[in-house]
Amino acid sequence: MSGQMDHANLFDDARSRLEEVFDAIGVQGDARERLRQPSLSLQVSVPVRMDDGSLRVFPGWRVQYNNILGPAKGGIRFHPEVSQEEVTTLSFWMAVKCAVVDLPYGGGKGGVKVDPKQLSKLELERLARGYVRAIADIMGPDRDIPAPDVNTNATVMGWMADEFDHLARGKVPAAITGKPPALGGSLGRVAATGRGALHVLDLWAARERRKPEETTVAIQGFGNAAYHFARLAHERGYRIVAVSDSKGAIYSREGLDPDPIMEQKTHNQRLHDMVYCDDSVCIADDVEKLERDELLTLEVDVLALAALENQIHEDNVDQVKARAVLEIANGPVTSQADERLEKRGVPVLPDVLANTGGVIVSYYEWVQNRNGERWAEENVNARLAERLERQSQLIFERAEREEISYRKAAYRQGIERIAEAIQLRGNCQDSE
Ligand SMILES: NC(=O)C1=CN([C@@H]2O[C@H](COP(=O)(O)OP(=O)(O)OC[C@H]3O[C@@H](n4cnc5c(N)ncnc54)[C@H](O)[C@@H]3O)[C@@H](O)[C@H]2O)C=CC1
Ligand SMILES: O=C(O)CCC(=O)C(=O)O
Repeated sequence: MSGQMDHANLFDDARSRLEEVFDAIGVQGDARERLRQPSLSLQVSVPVRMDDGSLRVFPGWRVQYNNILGPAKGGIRFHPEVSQEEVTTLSFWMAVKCAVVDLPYGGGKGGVKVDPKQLSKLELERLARGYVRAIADIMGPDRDIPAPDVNTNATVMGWMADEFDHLARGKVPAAITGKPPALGGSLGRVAATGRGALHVLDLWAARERRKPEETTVAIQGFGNAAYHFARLAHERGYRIVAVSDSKGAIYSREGLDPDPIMEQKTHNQRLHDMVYCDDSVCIADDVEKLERDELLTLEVDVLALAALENQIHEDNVDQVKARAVLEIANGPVTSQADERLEKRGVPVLPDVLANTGGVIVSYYEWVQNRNGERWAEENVNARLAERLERQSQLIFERAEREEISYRKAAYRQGIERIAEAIQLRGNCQDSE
């Protein structure tokens, strides 16, 4: 296998990381078998009445990787390239990451194969509601709790939560997280993935005695996770020298201001078509346009990957000149590229730790909903910081002690927790 993988190889590639962990921490027998496969995989067809009266049917999936530590948890992706293989892989990563940061959840993920940019707002709402009707039998606060992912957001979660309430004939806010605060969403959830990634970067930088103001960062992607990371990192003093979207990238030696970029993005402006600096707006006064993937090869201190999986692969890994990689997206570096970076001594702060801010605050939303509470945003952010600090330090120390990469240390930490729970449930269980 070489170069950028299609989804056909994605799950095998993701799972290949498991075998090393099984051997290293001595996972045997039942636990090993159970962790190799998802526990439930549902394929659905979602019929949607379009505004012109025609009917379109969109394929979708919801996969539960395991429910060993708790109910399945993970986002829903709307994307034209979504496949069952991709959703399965993403659910596997959810299972690992929830265990890595000690959340009482298994892994879940959902997807609908659709280009949401081609739908009107009402068509999108009908699709969101139709998807919930299709998967409602396997959802619920103790079974499977969806949340936002690529091309879905709080508005979409609000429609989904409303649909689930209708089906349940009552209010079940803990069945979906990432909702708008007015519908029981947690304050701080929208920015949580970016905020969490910044905490992990900060904790690592402090260990390396690296100051934010001496650190340049290039960010692939400019969606929810990337923007909040960029905004908070800029506030903290990091120099954001480049960002990209699916059509192109921009670069500034001086550093970009993320807010005027986002303001123009919300008006559907592509990075290449924006106003960079005039009397009313200034992103930076030395902006250069780059080809989209040139960003991946810039000489920067940190390359933050916040778009999709498989972005750094066998064919481009040798052109990566960054001194460290921060995985905000799920699975942006293939396992072969990862090995090459490890050999070259380029540290990778792995997805299963670096992007857990989102699911951690989703967990806080679920706890608030179950207890009928509303926490102040500072409280949510403080708890997020505290959990990430504790779990990150365990991983950094383990990596140092066992002389392994941060990814291997994180996987060992997560899989150990799941394997212990499997063992403690006894030998005669035939279901989860
Ligand atoms: N939203 C969340 O809470 C969480 C998201 N993630 C992961 O973070 C990643 C991004 O998710 P979101 O920000 O939510 O999605 P989003 O839909 O808000 O943004 C995705 C961004 O990626 C850009 N993009 C797509 N292909 C690209 C390419 N080849 N080069 C450069 N940019 C490209 C798009 O233009 C868009 O700006 C995904 O891997 C997602 O699974 C992980 C944890 C939680
Ligand atoms: O907030 C959540 O439950 C899950 C977010 C997600 O999909 C992810 O971490 O990849």
